[in-house]
Amino acid sequence: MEKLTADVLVIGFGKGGKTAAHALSDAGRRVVLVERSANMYGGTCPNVGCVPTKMLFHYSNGRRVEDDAQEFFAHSIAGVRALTSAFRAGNFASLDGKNTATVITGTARFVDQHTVAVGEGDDLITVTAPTIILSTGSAPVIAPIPGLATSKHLVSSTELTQAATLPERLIVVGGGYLGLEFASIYQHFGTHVTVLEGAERLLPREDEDIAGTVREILEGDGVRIITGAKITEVEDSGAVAKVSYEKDGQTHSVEASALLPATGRRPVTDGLRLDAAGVRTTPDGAVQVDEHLRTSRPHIYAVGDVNGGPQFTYVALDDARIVLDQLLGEGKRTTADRVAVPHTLFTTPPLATVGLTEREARARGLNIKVASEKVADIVAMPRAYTVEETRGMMKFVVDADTDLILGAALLSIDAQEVVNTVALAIRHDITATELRNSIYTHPSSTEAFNEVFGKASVGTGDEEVPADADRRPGRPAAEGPAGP
Ligand SMILES: Cc1cc2nc3c(=O)[nH]c(=O)nc-3n(C[C@H](O)[C@H](O)[C@H](O)COP(=O)(O)OP(=O)(O)OC[C@H]3O[C@@H](n4cnc5c(N)ncnc54)[C@H](O)[C@@H]3O)c2cc1C
Ligand SMILES: NC(=O)c1ccc[n+]([C@@H]2O[C@H](COP(=O)([O-])OP(=O)(O)OC[C@H]3O[C@@H](n4cnc5c(N)ncnc54)[C@H](O)[C@@H]3O)[C@@H](O)[C@H]2O)c1
Repeated sequence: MEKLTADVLVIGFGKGGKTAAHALSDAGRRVVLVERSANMYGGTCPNVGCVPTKMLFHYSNGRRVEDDAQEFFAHSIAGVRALTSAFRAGNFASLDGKNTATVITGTARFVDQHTVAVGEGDDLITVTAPTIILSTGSAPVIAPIPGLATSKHLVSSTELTQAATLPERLIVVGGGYLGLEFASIYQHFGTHVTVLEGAERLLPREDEDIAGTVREILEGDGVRIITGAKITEVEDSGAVAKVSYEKDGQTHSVEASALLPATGRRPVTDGLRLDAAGVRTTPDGAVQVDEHLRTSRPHIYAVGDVNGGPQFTYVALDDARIVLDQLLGEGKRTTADRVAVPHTLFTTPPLATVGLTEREARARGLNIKVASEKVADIVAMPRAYTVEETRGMMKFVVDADTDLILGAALLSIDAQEVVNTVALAIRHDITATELRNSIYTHPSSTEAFNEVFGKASVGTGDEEVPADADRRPGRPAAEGPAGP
Protein backbone atom coordinates (compact mmCIF):
# COMPACT_ATOMS: atom_id res chain seq x y z
CA MET A 1 0.00 0.00 0.00
CA GLU A 2 1.26 3.45 -0.92
CA LYS A 3 0.14 6.86 0.28
CA LEU A 4 0.80 9.80 -2.03
CA THR A 5 0.18 13.47 -1.55
CA ALA A 6 0.02 16.09 -4.27
CA ASP A 7 -0.83 19.74 -4.74
CA VAL A 8 -3.35 18.81 -7.42
CA LEU A 9 -4.98 15.47 -8.19
CA VAL A 10 -6.46 15.02 -11.68
CA ILE A 11 -8.84 12.11 -12.34
CA GLY A 12 -9.02 11.12 -16.02
CA PHE A 13 -6.53 11.74 -18.83
CA GLY A 14 -8.99 13.63 -21.05
CA LYS A 15 -8.30 16.89 -22.85
CA GLY A 16 -9.44 18.98 -19.90
CA GLY A 17 -7.54 17.02 -17.27
CA LYS A 18 -4.28 16.69 -19.16
CA THR A 19 -4.21 20.36 -20.21
CA ALA A 20 -4.62 21.41 -16.59
CA ALA A 21 -2.09 18.82 -15.40
CA HIS A 22 0.60 20.04 -17.83
CA ALA A 23 0.14 23.71 -16.97
CA LEU A 24 0.03 23.12 -13.22
CA SER A 25 3.09 20.89 -13.32
CA ASP A 26 4.93 23.47 -15.42
CA ALA A 27 4.02 26.04 -12.77
CA GLY A 28 5.79 23.89 -10.18
CA ARG A 29 2.76 22.21 -8.58
CA ARG A 30 3.06 18.53 -7.70
CA VAL A 31 0.45 16.82 -9.85
CA VAL A 32 -0.82 13.23 -9.74
CA LEU A 33 -3.06 12.16 -12.63
CA VAL A 34 -5.03 8.90 -12.37
CA GLU A 35 -6.18 7.22 -15.61
CA ARG A 36 -8.11 3.99 -15.47
CA SER A 37 -6.89 2.45 -18.73
CA ALA A 38 -3.43 2.14 -20.26
CA ASN A 39 -5.21 2.29 -23.64
CA MET A 40 -6.57 5.75 -22.87
CA TYR A 41 -3.55 7.95 -22.08
CA GLY A 42 -4.62 11.20 -23.71
CA GLY A 43 -8.33 10.40 -23.28
CA THR A 44 -11.14 9.73 -25.76
CA CYS A 45 -10.15 12.16 -28.50
CA PRO A 46 -6.75 10.79 -29.58
CA ASN A 47 -7.51 7.14 -28.78
CA VAL A 48 -11.11 6.37 -29.76
CA GLY A 49 -12.73 9.69 -30.71
CA CYS A 50 -11.78 12.61 -32.94
CA VAL A 51 -8.40 11.40 -34.14
CA PRO A 52 -9.24 7.85 -35.29
CA THR A 53 -12.59 8.93 -36.78
CA LYS A 54 -11.07 11.80 -38.71
CA MET A 55 -8.28 9.57 -39.96
CA LEU A 56 -10.87 7.02 -41.11
CA PHE A 57 -12.79 9.91 -42.71
CA HIS A 58 -9.62 10.80 -44.61
CA TYR A 59 -8.88 7.21 -45.65
CA SER A 60 -12.47 6.40 -46.62
CA ASN A 61 -12.61 9.40 -48.95
CA GLY A 62 -9.50 8.15 -50.72
CA ARG A 63 -10.95 4.75 -51.59
CA ARG A 64 -11.20 4.10 -55.33
CA VAL A 65 -13.80 1.80 -56.87
CA GLU A 66 -11.10 -0.65 -57.91
CA ASP A 67 -9.76 -1.01 -54.33
CA ASP A 68 -10.66 -4.24 -52.55
CA ALA A 69 -12.96 -3.06 -49.75
CA GLN A 70 -11.66 -5.40 -47.01
CA GLU A 71 -8.01 -4.90 -47.89
CA PHE A 72 -8.38 -1.13 -48.07
CA PHE A 73 -10.22 -1.10 -44.76
CA ALA A 74 -7.58 -3.27 -43.04
CA HIS A 75 -4.85 -0.93 -44.31
CA SER A 76 -6.80 2.08 -42.99
CA ILE A 77 -7.31 0.53 -39.56
CA ALA A 78 -3.59 -0.28 -39.41
CA GLY A 79 -2.87 3.40 -40.09
CA VAL A 80 -5.25 4.43 -37.32
CA ARG A 81 -3.69 2.00 -34.84
CA ALA A 82 -0.20 3.26 -35.62
CA LEU A 83 -1.20 6.89 -35.14
CA THR A 84 -3.28 6.38 -31.99
CA SER A 85 -0.58 4.29 -30.33
CA ALA A 86 2.05 6.94 -31.14
CA PHE A 87 -0.19 9.67 -29.70
CA ARG A 88 -0.94 7.51 -26.63
CA ALA A 89 2.74 6.93 -25.91
CA GLY A 90 3.47 10.62 -26.46
CA ASN A 91 0.68 11.65 -24.12
CA PHE A 92 1.98 9.40 -21.35
CA ALA A 93 5.63 10.29 -21.73
CA SER A 94 5.12 14.03 -21.99
CA LEU A 95 3.22 14.17 -18.69
CA ASP A 96 4.79 11.37 -16.65
CA GLY A 97 8.22 12.53 -17.81
CA LYS A 98 7.87 15.84 -15.98
CA ASN A 99 9.64 16.15 -12.61
CA THR A 100 6.51 17.37 -10.88
CA ALA A 101 3.92 15.02 -12.46
CA THR A 102 3.11 11.33 -11.95
CA VAL A 103 0.61 9.23 -13.89
CA ILE A 104 -1.04 6.33 -12.05
CA THR A 105 -2.94 3.72 -14.04
CA GLY A 106 -6.09 2.55 -12.28
CA THR A 107 -9.66 3.53 -11.46
CA ALA A 108 -10.00 6.29 -8.88
CA ARG A 109 -12.73 6.28 -6.24
CA PHE A 110 -13.25 8.88 -3.54
CA VAL A 111 -12.56 7.96 0.06
CA ASP A 112 -13.25 11.45 1.36
CA GLN A 113 -13.35 14.95 -0.13
CA HIS A 114 -9.54 15.18 -0.35
CA THR A 115 -8.55 11.56 -0.98
CA VAL A 116 -9.04 8.94 -3.67
CA ALA A 117 -8.09 5.27 -3.64
CA VAL A 118 -6.80 3.32 -6.63
CA GLY A 119 -6.48 -0.48 -6.67
CA GLU A 120 -7.01 -3.02 -3.88
CA GLY A 121 -5.10 -4.93 -1.20
CA ASP A 122 -1.33 -4.75 -1.53
CA ASP A 123 -1.69 -2.67 -4.69
CA LEU A 124 -3.82 -0.02 -3.03
CA ILE A 125 -2.62 3.54 -3.59
CA THR A 126 -4.23 6.54 -1.95
CA VAL A 127 -3.73 10.06 -3.21
CA THR A 128 -4.54 13.08 -1.07
CA ALA A 129 -4.63 16.62 -2.46
CA PRO A 130 -6.13 19.98 -1.48
CA THR A 131 -7.30 20.54 -5.08
CA ILE A 132 -8.93 17.94 -7.33
CA ILE A 133 -9.94 18.10 -11.00
CA LEU A 134 -12.45 15.60 -12.36
CA SER A 135 -12.05 14.85 -16.07
CA THR A 136 -13.67 11.45 -16.50
CA GLY A 137 -15.45 12.10 -19.80
CA SER A 138 -18.56 10.39 -21.16
CA ALA A 139 -19.77 6.99 -22.36
CA PRO A 140 -22.41 5.97 -24.94
CA VAL A 141 -26.05 5.83 -23.95
CA ILE A 142 -27.69 2.56 -24.99
CA ALA A 143 -31.35 3.44 -25.66
CA PRO A 144 -33.81 1.28 -23.69
CA ILE A 145 -34.98 -0.63 -26.76
CA PRO A 146 -35.87 -4.30 -26.09
CA GLY A 147 -33.04 -6.54 -27.31
CA LEU A 148 -30.59 -3.72 -28.14
CA ALA A 149 -28.23 -3.92 -25.16
CA THR A 150 -28.00 -7.72 -25.35
CA SER A 151 -27.64 -8.03 -29.13
CA LYS A 152 -24.40 -9.80 -30.06
CA HIS A 153 -24.26 -7.55 -33.11
CA LEU A 154 -23.98 -4.38 -31.02
CA VAL A 155 -20.72 -2.54 -31.79
CA SER A 156 -19.39 0.55 -30.06
CA SER A 157 -17.83 3.50 -31.86
CA THR A 158 -14.55 2.42 -30.25
CA GLU A 159 -14.83 -1.03 -31.85
CA LEU A 160 -15.61 0.52 -35.22
CA THR A 161 -12.37 2.50 -35.08
CA GLN A 162 -10.42 -0.73 -34.45
CA ALA A 163 -12.45 -3.36 -36.32
CA ALA A 164 -10.60 -6.18 -38.08
CA THR A 165 -13.18 -6.57 -40.85
CA LEU A 166 -15.56 -4.26 -42.64
CA PRO A 167 -19.19 -5.17 -41.88
CA GLU A 168 -21.28 -5.78 -44.97
CA ARG A 169 -24.27 -4.00 -43.44
CA LEU A 170 -24.35 -1.50 -40.59
CA ILE A 171 -27.37 -0.03 -38.84
CA VAL A 172 -26.71 3.23 -37.02
CA VAL A 173 -29.25 4.04 -34.32
CA GLY A 174 -29.33 7.85 -34.08
CA GLY A 175 -28.47 10.42 -36.75
CA GLY A 176 -26.52 12.96 -34.67
CA TYR A 177 -22.82 13.83 -34.84
CA LEU A 178 -21.46 10.41 -34.11
CA GLY A 179 -24.06 8.50 -36.11
CA LEU A 180 -23.76 10.55 -39.30
CA GLU A 181 -19.96 10.58 -39.20
CA PHE A 182 -19.79 6.79 -38.94
CA ALA A 183 -22.52 6.43 -41.57
CA SER A 184 -20.57 8.59 -44.01
CA ILE A 185 -17.20 6.94 -43.25
CA TYR A 186 -18.41 3.35 -43.43
CA GLN A 187 -20.51 3.93 -46.54
CA HIS A 188 -17.39 5.30 -48.25
CA PHE A 189 -15.45 2.21 -47.17
CA GLY A 190 -18.10 0.06 -48.89
CA THR A 191 -20.51 -0.97 -46.11
CA HIS A 192 -24.26 -0.63 -46.77
CA VAL A 193 -25.35 1.76 -44.04
CA THR A 194 -28.85 2.46 -42.73
CA VAL A 195 -29.43 5.30 -40.27
CA LEU A 196 -32.52 5.09 -38.06
CA GLU A 197 -33.23 8.51 -36.57
CA GLY A 198 -36.07 9.07 -34.11
CA ALA A 199 -36.63 12.76 -34.93
CA GLU A 200 -38.88 13.66 -37.86
CA ARG A 201 -35.96 15.13 -39.76
CA LEU A 202 -32.20 14.92 -39.73
CA LEU A 203 -30.28 17.56 -37.73
CA PRO A 204 -33.42 19.26 -36.40
CA ARG A 205 -31.46 22.19 -34.97
CA GLU A 206 -30.23 23.21 -38.43
CA ASP A 207 -32.25 25.13 -41.02
CA GLU A 208 -34.24 22.89 -43.35
CA ASP A 209 -32.23 23.81 -46.45
CA ILE A 210 -28.99 22.83 -44.71
CA ALA A 211 -30.29 19.62 -43.11
CA GLY A 212 -32.01 18.68 -46.37
CA THR A 213 -28.78 19.13 -48.34
CA VAL A 214 -26.83 17.01 -45.84
CA ARG A 215 -29.43 14.29 -46.26
CA GLU A 216 -29.36 14.57 -50.04
CA ILE A 217 -25.56 14.21 -50.09
CA LEU A 218 -25.53 11.22 -47.73
CA GLU A 219 -28.29 9.53 -49.69
CA GLY A 220 -26.46 10.33 -52.91
CA ASP A 221 -23.50 8.40 -51.48
CA GLY A 222 -25.81 5.45 -50.82
CA VAL A 223 -26.62 5.84 -47.11
CA ARG A 224 -30.20 4.84 -46.38
CA ILE A 225 -31.76 7.32 -43.97
CA ILE A 226 -35.01 6.74 -42.16
CA THR A 227 -36.22 9.61 -40.00
CA GLY A 228 -39.23 9.53 -37.67
CA ALA A 229 -38.34 5.90 -36.91
CA LYS A 230 -39.62 4.58 -33.59
CA ILE A 231 -37.50 1.51 -32.94
CA THR A 232 -39.52 -1.12 -31.11
CA GLU A 233 -37.28 -4.17 -30.92
CA VAL A 234 -33.96 -5.73 -31.82
CA GLU A 235 -33.79 -9.49 -32.40
CA ASP A 236 -30.68 -11.49 -33.18
CA SER A 237 -31.24 -13.92 -35.99
CA GLY A 238 -28.08 -15.87 -36.81
CA ALA A 239 -25.53 -13.69 -38.58
CA VAL A 240 -27.69 -10.57 -38.43
CA ALA A 241 -29.71 -8.41 -36.07
CA LYS A 242 -33.24 -7.54 -37.14
CA VAL A 243 -34.32 -4.07 -36.05
CA SER A 244 -38.06 -3.41 -36.08
CA TYR A 245 -39.38 0.13 -36.18
CA GLU A 246 -42.62 2.00 -36.65
CA LYS A 247 -42.95 4.86 -39.09
CA ASP A 248 -46.18 6.59 -40.12
CA GLY A 249 -48.22 3.92 -38.33
CA GLN A 250 -46.59 1.03 -40.23
CA THR A 251 -44.15 -1.56 -38.89
CA HIS A 252 -40.94 -2.17 -40.83
CA SER A 253 -37.68 -3.95 -40.23
CA VAL A 254 -34.11 -3.78 -41.40
CA GLU A 255 -31.25 -6.24 -40.90
CA ALA A 256 -27.50 -5.88 -40.49
CA SER A 257 -24.49 -7.69 -39.08
CA ALA A 258 -23.46 -4.66 -37.02
CA LEU A 259 -25.50 -2.25 -34.94
CA LEU A 260 -24.02 1.05 -33.71
CA PRO A 261 -25.80 2.90 -30.90
CA ALA A 262 -25.34 6.63 -31.54
CA THR A 263 -28.04 8.15 -29.36
CA GLY A 264 -25.86 10.38 -27.22
CA ARG A 265 -23.23 10.09 -24.51
CA ARG A 266 -23.66 10.40 -20.74
CA PRO A 267 -21.15 11.71 -18.17
CA VAL A 268 -18.99 9.00 -16.56
CA THR A 269 -19.22 9.01 -12.79
CA ASP A 270 -19.73 5.28 -12.17
CA GLY A 271 -17.46 3.88 -9.51
CA LEU A 272 -16.12 7.34 -8.57
CA ARG A 273 -18.02 7.32 -5.25
CA LEU A 274 -18.81 11.03 -5.57
CA ASP A 275 -21.04 10.66 -2.50
CA ALA A 276 -17.96 9.99 -0.35
CA ALA A 277 -16.65 13.42 -1.37
CA GLY A 278 -20.02 15.18 -1.14
CA VAL A 279 -19.94 16.11 -4.84
CA ARG A 280 -23.44 16.61 -6.22
CA THR A 281 -24.71 15.51 -9.63
CA THR A 282 -27.55 16.90 -11.78
CA PRO A 283 -30.68 14.86 -12.57
CA ASP A 284 -28.95 13.94 -15.89
CA GLY A 285 -26.03 12.42 -14.02
CA ALA A 286 -23.50 15.16 -14.80
CA VAL A 287 -21.28 16.60 -12.10
CA GLN A 288 -22.95 19.83 -11.08
CA VAL A 289 -20.70 22.87 -11.60
CA ASP A 290 -20.91 26.67 -11.44
CA GLU A 291 -19.62 29.02 -14.16
CA HIS A 292 -16.07 28.63 -12.76
CA LEU A 293 -16.49 24.83 -13.02
CA ARG A 294 -16.40 24.41 -9.25
CA THR A 295 -18.48 21.50 -7.97
CA SER A 296 -20.54 21.52 -4.79
CA ARG A 297 -17.13 21.11 -3.07
CA PRO A 298 -15.33 24.30 -4.16
CA HIS A 299 -11.86 22.68 -4.12
CA ILE A 300 -13.07 20.03 -6.60
CA TYR A 301 -13.51 21.10 -10.24
CA ALA A 302 -15.09 19.18 -13.12
CA VAL A 303 -13.99 19.74 -16.73
CA GLY A 304 -15.04 18.29 -20.09
CA ASP A 305 -17.90 15.92 -20.86
CA VAL A 306 -18.38 14.90 -17.21
CA ASN A 307 -19.76 18.33 -16.27
CA GLY A 308 -22.67 18.04 -18.71
CA GLY A 309 -21.51 20.84 -21.04
CA PRO A 310 -21.16 20.56 -24.82
CA GLN A 311 -19.22 17.38 -25.67
CA PHE A 312 -16.35 18.67 -27.77
CA THR A 313 -12.60 18.46 -27.24
CA TYR A 314 -12.11 22.20 -27.60
CA VAL A 315 -14.76 22.84 -24.93
CA ALA A 316 -12.89 20.49 -22.56
CA LEU A 317 -9.77 22.51 -23.40
CA ASP A 318 -11.55 25.77 -22.64
CA ASP A 319 -12.83 24.26 -19.38
CA ALA A 320 -9.20 23.65 -18.42
CA ARG A 321 -8.41 27.32 -19.14
CA ILE A 322 -11.19 28.36 -16.75
CA VAL A 323 -9.87 26.13 -13.96
CA LEU A 324 -6.29 27.23 -14.59
CA ASP A 325 -7.42 30.84 -14.30
CA GLN A 326 -8.80 29.93 -10.86
CA LEU A 327 -5.64 28.13 -9.78
CA LEU A 328 -2.91 30.19 -11.42
CA GLY A 329 -4.52 33.36 -12.73
CA GLU A 330 -7.02 36.01 -11.75
CA GLY A 331 -10.01 33.73 -11.38
CA LYS A 332 -12.15 35.82 -13.74
CA ARG A 333 -12.67 33.48 -16.66
CA THR A 334 -16.07 31.71 -16.82
CA THR A 335 -18.14 29.54 -19.14
CA ALA A 336 -20.29 32.64 -19.81
CA ASP A 337 -17.32 34.21 -21.66
CA ARG A 338 -17.74 31.82 -24.57
CA VAL A 339 -19.08 33.45 -27.71
CA ALA A 340 -19.62 31.89 -31.13
CA VAL A 341 -18.33 28.38 -30.43
CA PRO A 342 -18.18 26.59 -33.80
CA HIS A 343 -18.91 22.91 -34.47
CA THR A 344 -18.09 20.59 -37.35
CA LEU A 345 -19.92 17.46 -38.39
CA PHE A 346 -17.38 15.49 -40.41
CA THR A 347 -19.51 14.13 -43.20
CA THR A 348 -18.18 14.42 -46.77
CA PRO A 349 -18.16 17.36 -47.31
CA PRO A 350 -18.25 18.54 -43.67
CA LEU A 351 -20.93 20.76 -42.16
CA ALA A 352 -19.48 23.50 -39.94
CA THR A 353 -21.80 25.79 -38.03
CA VAL A 354 -21.51 28.75 -35.72
CA GLY A 355 -23.93 31.17 -34.09
CA LEU A 356 -27.60 31.45 -34.95
CA THR A 357 -29.47 29.62 -37.67
CA GLU A 358 -31.86 31.60 -39.87
CA ARG A 359 -34.81 30.08 -38.00
CA GLU A 360 -33.37 31.02 -34.60
CA ALA A 361 -32.63 34.57 -35.74
CA ARG A 362 -36.14 35.02 -37.10
CA ALA A 363 -37.65 33.51 -33.93
CA ARG A 364 -35.81 36.22 -31.98
CA GLY A 365 -37.45 38.85 -34.14
CA LEU A 366 -34.12 40.08 -35.53
CA ASN A 367 -34.02 42.07 -38.74
CA ILE A 368 -31.80 39.83 -40.85
CA LYS A 369 -30.50 39.26 -44.32
CA VAL A 370 -29.50 35.83 -45.49
CA ALA A 371 -26.65 35.22 -47.91
CA SER A 372 -26.57 31.73 -49.32
CA GLU A 373 -25.21 29.95 -52.37
CA LYS A 374 -24.57 26.42 -53.59
CA VAL A 375 -20.87 25.56 -53.55
CA ALA A 376 -21.02 24.53 -57.21
CA ASP A 377 -22.21 28.04 -58.11
CA ILE A 378 -19.58 30.00 -56.16
CA VAL A 379 -17.45 31.33 -59.00
CA ALA A 380 -15.01 32.94 -56.57
CA MET A 381 -14.18 29.56 -55.03
CA PRO A 382 -12.68 27.33 -57.72
CA ARG A 383 -11.00 25.29 -54.97
CA ALA A 384 -14.13 23.13 -54.81
CA TYR A 385 -13.63 22.25 -58.47
CA THR A 386 -9.89 21.66 -58.08
CA VAL A 387 -10.48 19.01 -55.41
CA GLU A 388 -13.57 17.65 -57.19
CA GLU A 389 -15.95 18.21 -54.29
CA THR A 390 -18.53 20.75 -55.37
CA ARG A 391 -21.44 19.48 -53.28
CA GLY A 392 -23.00 21.52 -50.50
CA MET A 393 -23.87 25.12 -49.78
CA MET A 394 -22.77 28.11 -47.73
CA LYS A 395 -25.18 30.20 -45.76
CA PHE A 396 -24.67 33.29 -43.61
CA VAL A 397 -27.17 35.05 -41.38
CA VAL A 398 -26.37 38.74 -41.04
CA ASP A 399 -27.95 41.44 -38.89
CA ALA A 400 -29.48 43.81 -41.46
CA ASP A 401 -29.21 46.81 -39.12
CA THR A 402 -25.60 46.42 -37.99
CA ASP A 403 -24.11 44.24 -40.75
CA LEU A 404 -22.71 41.98 -38.01
CA ILE A 405 -22.66 38.25 -38.69
CA LEU A 406 -25.10 36.31 -36.55
CA GLY A 407 -24.41 32.81 -37.77
CA ALA A 408 -23.18 30.55 -40.53
CA ALA A 409 -23.74 27.05 -41.82
CA LEU A 410 -21.01 25.92 -44.20
CA LEU A 411 -21.60 22.58 -45.87
CA SER A 412 -18.51 22.57 -47.94
CA ILE A 413 -15.01 21.32 -48.54
CA ASP A 414 -12.70 22.86 -45.86
CA ALA A 415 -15.69 24.04 -43.81
CA GLN A 416 -13.98 22.94 -40.57
CA GLU A 417 -11.28 25.55 -41.26
CA VAL A 418 -13.35 28.33 -42.80
CA VAL A 419 -15.81 28.40 -39.89
CA ASN A 420 -13.05 29.47 -37.49
CA THR A 421 -12.62 32.73 -39.44
CA VAL A 422 -16.36 33.38 -39.28
CA ALA A 423 -16.35 32.66 -35.53
CA LEU A 424 -13.49 35.09 -35.03
CA ALA A 425 -15.37 37.73 -37.04
CA ILE A 426 -18.44 37.26 -34.84
CA ARG A 427 -16.38 37.51 -31.65
CA HIS A 428 -14.60 40.67 -32.78
CA ASP A 429 -17.50 42.47 -34.47
CA ILE A 430 -16.02 42.25 -37.95
CA THR A 431 -18.86 42.99 -40.34
CA ALA A 432 -20.10 40.96 -43.27
CA THR A 433 -18.97 43.73 -45.62
CA GLU A 434 -15.45 43.61 -44.17
CA LEU A 435 -15.29 39.84 -44.69
CA ARG A 436 -16.70 40.24 -48.19
CA ASN A 437 -14.12 42.88 -49.13
CA SER A 438 -11.03 41.23 -47.63
CA ILE A 439 -8.15 39.69 -49.57
CA TYR A 440 -7.80 35.92 -49.32
CA THR A 441 -5.37 33.42 -50.81
CA HIS A 442 -6.30 31.79 -54.08
CA PRO A 443 -7.48 29.18 -54.69
CA SER A 444 -8.93 28.74 -51.20
CA SER A 445 -12.32 28.13 -49.66
CA THR A 446 -12.25 31.37 -47.67
CA GLU A 447 -12.45 33.24 -50.99
CA ALA A 448 -16.12 32.28 -51.05
CA PHE A 449 -16.69 35.22 -48.66
CA ASN A 450 -15.90 37.59 -51.56
CA GLU A 451 -18.96 36.30 -53.33
CA VAL A 452 -21.47 34.73 -50.96
CA PHE A 453 -21.78 37.77 -48.68
CA GLY A 454 -22.88 39.68 -51.75
CA LYS A 455 -25.85 37.35 -52.20
CA ALA A 456 -27.90 38.63 -49.27
CA SER A 457 -31.57 38.06 -50.00
CA VAL A 458 -33.04 40.73 -47.73
CA GLY A 459 -30.65 43.63 -47.76
CA THR A 460 -29.84 46.76 -45.84
CA GLY A 461 -29.85 48.70 -49.05
CA ASP A 462 -26.38 47.40 -49.98
CA GLU A 463 -26.32 46.48 -53.62
CA GLU A 464 -24.83 43.13 -54.63
CA VAL A 465 -21.06 43.35 -54.84
CA PRO A 466 -19.49 41.26 -57.59
CA ALA A 467 -16.86 38.67 -56.70
CA ASP A 468 -13.98 40.72 -58.04
CA ALA A 469 -15.15 44.05 -56.64
CA ASP A 470 -12.05 44.81 -54.60
CA ARG A 471 -9.53 43.97 -57.32
CA ARG A 472 -7.46 46.93 -58.45
CA PRO A 473 -8.33 48.45 -61.84
CA GLY A 474 -6.61 46.73 -64.70
CA ARG A 475 -6.39 43.41 -62.92
CA PRO A 476 -8.04 40.41 -64.61
CA ALA A 477 -11.46 39.51 -63.28
CA ALA A 478 -12.19 36.32 -61.31
CA GLU A 479 -9.71 33.61 -62.20
CA GLY A 480 -12.04 30.75 -61.25
CA PRO A 481 -14.24 28.74 -63.57
CA ALA A 482 -16.99 30.71 -65.25
CA GLY A 483 -19.42 28.65 -63.20
CA PRO A 484 -21.37 25.55 -64.01
C1 LIG B 1 -16.29 8.69 -31.88
C2 LIG B 1 -16.14 10.09 -31.36
C3 LIG B 1 -15.73 11.11 -32.20
C4 LIG B 1 -15.58 12.40 -31.72
N1 LIG B 1 -15.17 13.37 -32.58
C5 LIG B 1 -14.96 14.62 -32.11
C6 LIG B 1 -14.46 15.63 -32.97
O1 LIG B 1 -14.20 15.41 -34.15
N2 LIG B 1 -14.24 16.86 -32.46
C7 LIG B 1 -14.49 17.15 -31.14
O2 LIG B 1 -14.26 18.28 -30.71
N3 LIG B 1 -15.00 16.21 -30.30
C8 LIG B 1 -15.22 14.96 -30.75
N4 LIG B 1 -15.69 14.00 -29.91
C9 LIG B 1 -15.97 14.36 -28.50
C10 LIG B 1 -14.66 14.43 -27.68
O3 LIG B 1 -13.91 13.25 -27.88
C11 LIG B 1 -14.96 14.61 -26.21
O4 LIG B 1 -15.81 15.73 -26.04
C12 LIG B 1 -13.68 14.83 -25.42
O5 LIG B 1 -12.79 13.76 -25.59
C13 LIG B 1 -14.01 14.98 -23.93
O6 LIG B 1 -12.82 15.09 -23.21
P1 LIG B 1 -12.85 14.91 -21.64
O7 LIG B 1 -11.62 15.57 -21.13
O8 LIG B 1 -14.11 15.34 -21.06
O9 LIG B 1 -12.77 13.33 -21.36
P2 LIG B 1 -12.20 12.07 -22.13
O10 LIG B 1 -11.28 12.44 -23.22
O11 LIG B 1 -13.32 11.17 -22.42
O12 LIG B 1 -11.29 11.40 -21.00
C14 LIG B 1 -11.81 10.87 -19.82
C15 LIG B 1 -10.80 9.86 -19.27
O13 LIG B 1 -11.14 9.54 -17.93
C16 LIG B 1 -10.86 8.16 -17.71
N5 LIG B 1 -11.66 7.77 -16.53
C17 LIG B 1 -13.00 7.65 -16.43
N6 LIG B 1 -13.35 7.32 -15.16
C18 LIG B 1 -12.18 7.23 -14.46
C19 LIG B 1 -11.88 6.93 -13.08
N7 LIG B 1 -12.84 6.67 -12.18
N8 LIG B 1 -10.58 6.91 -12.72
C20 LIG B 1 -9.58 7.17 -13.62
N9 LIG B 1 -9.82 7.48 -14.90
C21 LIG B 1 -11.11 7.51 -15.32
C22 LIG B 1 -11.27 7.51 -19.03
O14 LIG B 1 -10.63 6.26 -19.21
C23 LIG B 1 -10.80 8.55 -20.06
O15 LIG B 1 -9.50 8.31 -20.53
C24 LIG B 1 -15.84 12.69 -30.35
C25 LIG B 1 -16.26 11.67 -29.49
C26 LIG B 1 -16.40 10.38 -29.98
C27 LIG B 1 -16.82 9.28 -29.03
N1 LIG C 1 -17.30 16.13 -35.00
C1 LIG C 1 -17.55 16.24 -33.70
O1 LIG C 1 -17.30 17.27 -33.10
C2 LIG C 1 -18.15 15.07 -32.98
C3 LIG C 1 -18.20 13.81 -33.56
C4 LIG C 1 -18.78 12.75 -32.87
C5 LIG C 1 -19.29 12.98 -31.60
N2 LIG C 1 -19.21 14.22 -31.06
C6 LIG C 1 -19.77 14.50 -29.72
O2 LIG C 1 -20.30 13.32 -29.16
C7 LIG C 1 -21.65 13.55 -28.79
C8 LIG C 1 -22.44 12.29 -28.85
O3 LIG C 1 -22.76 12.01 -30.22
P1 LIG C 1 -24.10 11.32 -30.63
O4 LIG C 1 -24.25 11.42 -32.10
O5 LIG C 1 -24.16 9.98 -29.97
O6 LIG C 1 -25.20 12.20 -29.91
P2 LIG C 1 -26.12 13.37 -30.48
O7 LIG C 1 -26.84 13.90 -29.30
O8 LIG C 1 -25.35 14.29 -31.34
O9 LIG C 1 -27.18 12.64 -31.44
C9 LIG C 1 -28.03 11.62 -30.98
C10 LIG C 1 -29.11 11.38 -32.03
O10 LIG C 1 -29.81 10.19 -31.69
C11 LIG C 1 -31.22 10.41 -31.88
N3 LIG C 1 -31.92 9.45 -31.01
C12 LIG C 1 -32.00 9.46 -29.67
N4 LIG C 1 -32.70 8.38 -29.23
C13 LIG C 1 -33.05 7.67 -30.34
C14 LIG C 1 -33.75 6.44 -30.56
N5 LIG C 1 -34.24 5.72 -29.53
N6 LIG C 1 -33.92 6.01 -31.82
C15 LIG C 1 -33.42 6.71 -32.87
N7 LIG C 1 -32.76 7.88 -32.73
C16 LIG C 1 -32.57 8.35 -31.48
C17 LIG C 1 -31.41 11.87 -31.51
O11 LIG C 1 -32.60 12.39 -32.07
C18 LIG C 1 -30.14 12.49 -32.11
O12 LIG C 1 -30.32 12.87 -33.45
C19 LIG C 1 -22.12 14.64 -29.74
O13 LIG C 1 -23.21 15.36 -29.24
C20 LIG C 1 -20.91 15.49 -29.89
O14 LIG C 1 -20.89 16.45 -28.86
C21 LIG C 1 -18.65 15.26 -31.73
